[in-house]
Amino acid sequence: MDDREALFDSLAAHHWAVSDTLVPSPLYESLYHACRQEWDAGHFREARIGRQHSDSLRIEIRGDSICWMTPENAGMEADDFLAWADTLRQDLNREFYAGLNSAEFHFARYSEGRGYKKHLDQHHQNTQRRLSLVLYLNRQWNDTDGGELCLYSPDNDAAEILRILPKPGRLVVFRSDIIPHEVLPCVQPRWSLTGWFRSDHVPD
Ligand SMILES: O=C(O)CCC(=O)C(=O)O
Ligand SMILES: [Fe+2]
Repeated sequence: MDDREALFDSLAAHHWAVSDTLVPSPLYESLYHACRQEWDAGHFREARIGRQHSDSLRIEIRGDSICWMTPENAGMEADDFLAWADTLRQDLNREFYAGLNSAEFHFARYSEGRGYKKHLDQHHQNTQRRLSLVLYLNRQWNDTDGGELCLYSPDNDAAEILRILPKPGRLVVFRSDIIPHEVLPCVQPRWSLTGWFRSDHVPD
């Protein structure tokens, strides 16, 4: 079975999947450099929770700083990644008839001691986010560095089903609407690229 089929099988069976081999190392390594460049240029902002008018800064709930990938800051690395992600999106559509028609991504950095409390990525008022993707950009990560992503059962959000270390180049994909998840506090800065495949309404 190839890596992509393994990902689809896990998504079909569990609504989540983890792969250490799907994203080629030159791609995630160059994304790490792009991410560091954005950080050094001061382009990250403390992330907020909620949507639009009710957005608020609550670092005890959500502790990361983020930088959206936009056409302005999209260098070659971002272009390569977006092309790679688009192929994955189309394959997912073929496999699951998922109607995923757009994508959005941001770099994220959690400082030491920060995490993100248990949540769902799909907001009640806004159901366009269908699949969550997280690609870890850390150069190296030890078992004692914390910062694990914990996934909880869709049927019981007190039941932990998986704890994932943010190892270099590891990709995690899960259903945005039903998989509660949490980022445990990390002991060194934690870098990632996070995004969503969406089903946006297309006017007739
Ligand atoms: O970085 C992670 O492991 C997950 C981040 C997350 O849950 C989010 O940004 O919504
Ligand atoms: Fe999330």
